[in-house]
Amino acid sequence: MKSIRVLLMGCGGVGRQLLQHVVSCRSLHAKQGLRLRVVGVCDSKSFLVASDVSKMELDDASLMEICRVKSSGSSLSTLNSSGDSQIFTNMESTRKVLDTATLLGRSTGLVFVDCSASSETIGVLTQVVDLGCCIVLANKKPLTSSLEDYEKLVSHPRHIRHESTVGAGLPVITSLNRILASGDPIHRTIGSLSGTLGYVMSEVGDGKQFSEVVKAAKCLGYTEPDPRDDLGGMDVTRKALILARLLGSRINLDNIKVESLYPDEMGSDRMSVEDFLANGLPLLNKDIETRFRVASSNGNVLRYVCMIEGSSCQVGIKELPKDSPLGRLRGSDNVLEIYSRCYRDLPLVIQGAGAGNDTTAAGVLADILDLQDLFP
Ligand SMILES: NC(=O)C1=CN([C@@H]2O[C@H](COP(=O)(O)OP(=O)(O)OC[C@H]3O[C@@H](n4cnc5c(N)ncnc54)[C@H](OP(=O)(O)O)[C@@H]3O)[C@@H](O)[C@H]2O)C=CC1
Ligand SMILES: N[C@@H](CC=O)C(=O)O
Repeated sequence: MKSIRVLLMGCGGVGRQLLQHVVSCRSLHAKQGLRLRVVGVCDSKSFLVASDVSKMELDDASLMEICRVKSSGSSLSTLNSSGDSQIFTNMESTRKVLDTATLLGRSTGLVFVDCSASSETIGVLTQVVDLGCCIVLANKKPLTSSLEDYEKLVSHPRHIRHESTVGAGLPVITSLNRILASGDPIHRTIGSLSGTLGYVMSEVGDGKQFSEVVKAAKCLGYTEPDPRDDLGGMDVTRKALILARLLGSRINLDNIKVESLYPDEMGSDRMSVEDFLANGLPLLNKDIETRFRVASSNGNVLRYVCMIEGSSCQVGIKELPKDSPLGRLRGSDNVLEIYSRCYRDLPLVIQGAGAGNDTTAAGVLADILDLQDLFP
């Protein structure tokens, strides 16, 4: 039986769903001669780790207990160390994470899975790639910080997978990599890559109230932990940057102009998430609904579009015909059209659910399994 050891950073909506998929796929993986061994799990302040990571793993009962504790809103640190596992907090937890990478990276192998929404994981990830570890990311921040960090993270292409950073479980990154690897130059990609904004735009277009639709998107697990990351366009901009860098552009976030659906006065430096949801959002209803009415009176809809062509990368709201491919999008669906030499006039089109914990975690799990040939 091949063992793939996993260390999970982040056990929010996506991370917990991943743990549940790992447990529920046990017999499927066993038939494939595989076992995923989760040796440790981190949240923002703590690290729960198997006592002897080279021989032990967190058992399924512990993984389910982690999910229960985290979905109740508590910290991992409320779990007690036992004979089988230990809990570390704050600085000690980072040290223990790196010790685990050092011990397993070049022996049994270890996959670091980043399901956080934090930039704080970048320091650890850039170190563990040099310790022989693989990385799988749902978190977009590590790939959208400095070019130096980006180059470091992708320096061992066979050791990194990040399908869920763009389009959740959709095969966007895989498709682009396959086209590029075959020497087929990609000239242009255009799409709608925010599940949240897609959902908001189609629901508001159907007459629902903007503020209520945003809250529903949060409950459905489509938004970032702070929905302003979606509404301000920053989440789509990160996806655009990941695609642009993959296609060879050496640009940064500040090279991409972003259009926001909320004003600076409602920024995260001025209002908490709770305050924004309760008091900021409703103030935006009137303006946004007027914008939608104007588009509708022209027979059009509004969509948040991402376009990459050569070295130019743009994101923003566009008024589009209702019956265009982007105009027909419903709910949290994403769509990406890829134009290359082989797909010159009729693009390769990838479409489907582009957000949600289940599909995202499934994408992360598929990425982990895709690394199996690197494990003894
Ligand atoms: N939901 C979706 O549809 C999709 C999400 N993604 C990405 O998946 C990621 C996770 O999203 P989601 O699960 O909704 O986010 P949540 O906010 O639900 O969970 C984030 C988790 O990360 C933990 N965390 C925060 N900082 C750190 C850190 N420094 N080290 C380790 N863990 C940390 C948090 O800990 P604590 O509980 O202590 O706060 C929490 O457990 C995001 O990057 C998102 O962009 C990607 C594609 C689709
Ligand atoms: N918040 C994101 C989740 C996936 O990346 C979105 O709405 O698309």
